[in-house]
Amino acid sequence: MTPAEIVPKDRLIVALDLPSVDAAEAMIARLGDSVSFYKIGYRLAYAGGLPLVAKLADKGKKVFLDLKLHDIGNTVTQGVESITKLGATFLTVHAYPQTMKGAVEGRGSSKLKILAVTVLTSYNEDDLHAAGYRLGVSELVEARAQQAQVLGVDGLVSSPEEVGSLRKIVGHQMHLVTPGIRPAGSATGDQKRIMTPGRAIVAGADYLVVGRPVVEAADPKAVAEAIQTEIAQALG
Ligand SMILES: O=c1ccn([C@@H]2O[C@H](COP(=O)(O)O)[C@@H](O)[C@H]2O)c(=O)[nH]1
Repeated sequence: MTPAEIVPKDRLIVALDLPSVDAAEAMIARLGDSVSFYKIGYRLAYAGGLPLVAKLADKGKKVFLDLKLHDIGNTVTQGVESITKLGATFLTVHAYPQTMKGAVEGRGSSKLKILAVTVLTSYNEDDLHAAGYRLGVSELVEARAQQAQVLGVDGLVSSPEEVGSLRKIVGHQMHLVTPGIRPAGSATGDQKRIMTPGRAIVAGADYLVVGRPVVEAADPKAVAEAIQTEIAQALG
């Protein structure tokens, strides 16, 4: 399936950033048929959430395993080889050349897609400089995207602010996945490079990752469905 063929509903990835498997399962039940794609990150994975990958896949849902791996190449390759057996659709690694190369080797010909995290959406220029980088956000995102493409990585994680320039660099061969999504009026939290769902889709994002605005809402299903409506409208 090309990115253009993804239906609006499947473009929303809900981040299950919840404290326990019970809390995650309760949220999945509340969201019901409205959400088809979930993200499991540190909080849930380290609270025993990895078996949820297979459980969700059995229910016909897709899972984005957001483990943001980064280690020596051999360790990344071996870790990714193990992860291919879990049944996830996407796995994140940090966009360092050795790490991306190791991850692509580890996923081999499996169905797992590797996404490289370019620059975290909670970082702005000052944060990058404080971390010792001499490139600005857009330069570093673009440099990492070029390296990822050469190394055979399947997709990129960036803020929606960069997807326009990324699309020009990587075309439609790579999935562009954007956290830092905030429906109008919702709290920014620690995110610094943000956009509304509609603007992110118009900018060229394939998938939108949304956590707190959905899982901390009084009515998560209503918020998820409103985001999907905004996505559909933006796609025209
Ligand atoms: O650059 C990145 C990479 C990953 N994330 C993850 O996405 C969600 C966003 O959650 P919100 O509650 O909608 O802010 C979260 O799990 C992050 O770990 C990101 O935000 N930025």
